[in-house]
Amino acid sequence: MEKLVVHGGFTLRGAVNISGSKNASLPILAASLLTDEPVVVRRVPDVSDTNFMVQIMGQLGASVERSSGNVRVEAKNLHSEAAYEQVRKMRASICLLGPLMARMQRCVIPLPGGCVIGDRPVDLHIRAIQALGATVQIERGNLIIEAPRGLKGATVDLNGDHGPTVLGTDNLMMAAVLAEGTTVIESAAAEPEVVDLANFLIKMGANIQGAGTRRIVIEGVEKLRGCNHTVIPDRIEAGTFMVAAAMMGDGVTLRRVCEEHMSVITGLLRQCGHHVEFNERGDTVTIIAGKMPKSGEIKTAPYPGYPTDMQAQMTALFATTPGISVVKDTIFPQRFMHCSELKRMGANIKVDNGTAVISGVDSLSGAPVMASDLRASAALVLAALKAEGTTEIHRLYHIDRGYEMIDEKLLAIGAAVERLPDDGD
Ligand SMILES: CC(=O)N[C@H]1[C@@H](OP(=O)(O)OP(=O)(O)OC[C@H]2O[C@@H](n3ccc(=O)[nH]c3=O)[C@H](O)[C@@H]2O)O[C@H](CO)[C@@H](O)[C@@H]1O
Ligand SMILES: C=C(OP(=O)(O)O)C(=O)O
Repeated sequence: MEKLVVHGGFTLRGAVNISGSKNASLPILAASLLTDEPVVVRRVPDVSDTNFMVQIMGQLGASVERSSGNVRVEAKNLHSEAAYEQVRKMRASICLLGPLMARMQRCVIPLPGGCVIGDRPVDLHIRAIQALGATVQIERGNLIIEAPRGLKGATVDLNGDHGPTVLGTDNLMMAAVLAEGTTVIESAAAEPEVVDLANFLIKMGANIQGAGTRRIVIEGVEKLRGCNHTVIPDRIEAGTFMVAAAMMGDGVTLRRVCEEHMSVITGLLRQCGHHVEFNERGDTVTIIAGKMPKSGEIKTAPYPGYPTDMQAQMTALFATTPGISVVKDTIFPQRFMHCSELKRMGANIKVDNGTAVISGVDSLSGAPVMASDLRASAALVLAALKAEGTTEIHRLYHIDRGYEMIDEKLLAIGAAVERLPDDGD
């Protein structure tokens, strides 16, 4: 086990390269199982989630080679049963369901377990594959899904109680590309990661229209081919560094970003008094912390709304922004584990019914804190950069799920951070 020791109060300055998107890479890697021809996926971030995905794909029979950011997959012979030991480490392994069903007409996938960010059911994934003609049984914690006569296109509405589902849309799209006939996904998720997956599938020969809108139409094809693809920049990693810069930065430049994907985060930071400037191509951004930061209000929503994956980081920023800020998470109303740890550092936050009300304090103080999930740990790192004194963040493995070399990137822009063995945890 490791911990991150952060000595707070250092001004951040300099440049960071943003990695490829974790949440685009995971379904794209899964989708590379849809063909027996070689596929090369570039700029896959070296984080534990993508490493787990590579391991699971190997265990399913694919040959997977990883060298720096490139992953080469050749899935000539596959088997259809994923092992619990591998899958339990990563909830996103549910996105193997679509490709395995399309390729093998059968799959056995352990049901993903609970998650600290809230209840995460898979009823919409099940409803979608059933609509394409598969039967679904649950036995000994496994989803056993079969379609011996193949999958057939259908119209499926994926609207759930909390809006559209991202991986549910991905799964249905991946199942439908090789199904017989036309599939229409109503209330589809429109996140940039869904569009990136669709673009990848189109390169493989799939016939998909409407990705990025609420209605996706897929015409099934006989076979898909190999291709090369570079995943989009990680908008959540970029957003996290933008917030770090807004809290402590005097000119932090982020390279390899996509301006279009960042607009709601950029808009909010500007409203809160921070300076955010993109270059003409929209792939580099410079952030300078405002001298008179203002409080703000956010309500998470499906894309193009404010992302739930950037909620904890903005809560950390509001913790030391003068005035009262309000953060409501409509997608994961229980995703506020970071607040109790931020309070241990001196933040004034009240959480009730999916909403955090934050009264900005003058300063935070370093403390030993516990990471509870990926973005909660990012929030703790941000608060620690601002805090007086030293913060020790335990259970660093949460942050390593989704941030490539976060300690090295922070060091490069002037933060004082050390990754150390954690004997106490
Ligand atoms: C690997 C990946 O890309 N993860 C992202 C993906 O997760 P993921 O795709 O798992 O999240 P969903 O979009 O499915 O979840 C959205 C909402 O729908 C609910 N729901 C989902 C599926 C279902 O069958 N039934 C149901 O009720 C969820 O509990 C949640 O309240 O989108 C989330 C919402 O933007 C992000 O926080 C995650 O970072
Ligand atoms: C919650 C996240 O990931 P996952 O859906 O894989 O848990 C995330 O990326 O913030």
